Amino acid sequence: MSRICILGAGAWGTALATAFVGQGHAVRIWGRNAETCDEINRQHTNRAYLGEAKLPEDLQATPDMAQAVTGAEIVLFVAPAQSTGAVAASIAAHLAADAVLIACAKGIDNRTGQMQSEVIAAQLPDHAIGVLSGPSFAADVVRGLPTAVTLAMPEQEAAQSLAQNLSGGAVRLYASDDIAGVQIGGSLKNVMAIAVGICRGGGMGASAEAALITRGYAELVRLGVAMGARAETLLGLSGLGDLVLTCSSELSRNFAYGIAVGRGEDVSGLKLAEGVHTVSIANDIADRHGISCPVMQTAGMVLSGAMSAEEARIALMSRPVKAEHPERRE
Ligand SMILES: NC(=O)c1ccc[n+]([C@@H]2O[C@H](COP(=O)([O-])OP(=O)(O)OC[C@H]3O[C@@H](n4cnc5c(N)ncnc54)[C@H](O)[C@@H]3O)[C@@H](O)[C@H]2O)c1
Ligand SMILES: O=P(O)(O)OC[C@H](O)CO
Repeated sequence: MSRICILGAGAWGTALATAFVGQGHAVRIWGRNAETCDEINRQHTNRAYLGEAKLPEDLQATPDMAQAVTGAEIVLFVAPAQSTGAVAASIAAHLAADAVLIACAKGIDNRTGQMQSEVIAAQLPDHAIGVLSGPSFAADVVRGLPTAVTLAMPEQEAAQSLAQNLSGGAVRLYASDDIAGVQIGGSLKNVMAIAVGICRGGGMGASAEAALITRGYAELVRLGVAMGARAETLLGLSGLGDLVLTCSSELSRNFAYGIAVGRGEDVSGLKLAEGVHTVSIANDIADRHGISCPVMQTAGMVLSGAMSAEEARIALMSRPVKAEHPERRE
């Protein structure tokens, strides 16, 4: 049994907390909204994020950061990716010296270009840091449906031991030592899901969606490898696995966001879609590495309003014809 603190009382933080309580861990959630914490403690629900799903009675939530973090052996960062740095800075005074920190948000910091583990390390440099990512909808996990994700730490043995500790019930963790690869896959698949959603919303057909997923995956691998990922990791749960899930289910907020954009609907009231916040920094990083990423670039232009979905379709379809795997011909 471990003492676990979850930072973020939204859909994913609450679902992970529910799974870990079910495994016998002592879990405390920190949420910035006192009313949400009160609802989790008293009514055992988090309706704004998880509807009527029933949460464990011994799951505790608090808006008091010191209370949530003090004494925790494992701390998971589950607030939106762009807020991870601020959350990390705010826990420093309360954190046990040997606490292990796990990044669970999927996104690249759009100010610095850092991955989530780097954002955390910049604030809390003396801690072991890992990453948890893979195909997993909070709505599935909170209902106890089978889910497999990847847990990466810089040392394989440490990853293995933590994956063992946090696996159980319907959640199965696979261990990896490719901490960069796991988070790059998780960040870029959100952008691809928006692109495929735009295609769905624009009524471009199932063949076009399959083509975009495949060519989007080729980009994800090209850019991911240039950024330090291992290609095999990008073929795993946190890469291809999560790309498939997020590009195919309307439960995905990124996919749903893309669909709304493709239909020309108002997106201002939609839920968190991390790809919206990662797309422009991901395109900047691709430019810096000299990596061609037409799907991601076109998605960025549609999201910024520089191009319509229809113009994006024309732009992608009129690119020069080329080899499908140019790198294999050399
Ligand atoms: N929902 C899922 O199925 C799922 C699955 C895997 C990974 N994730 C990832 O987990 C991260 C969180 O997603 P989520 O689904 O829980 O989002 P959410 O929108 O459901 O919840 C986000 C939570 O963070 C809080 N929050 C927002 N801004 C904050 C800030 N500046 N400081 C502190 N707290 C803040 C919100 O109040 C809310 O409690 C995302 O990066 C997402 O990609 C989500
Ligand atoms: O709802 P999304 O698009 O943020 O996707 C949730 C998870 O990342 C799926 O693995």
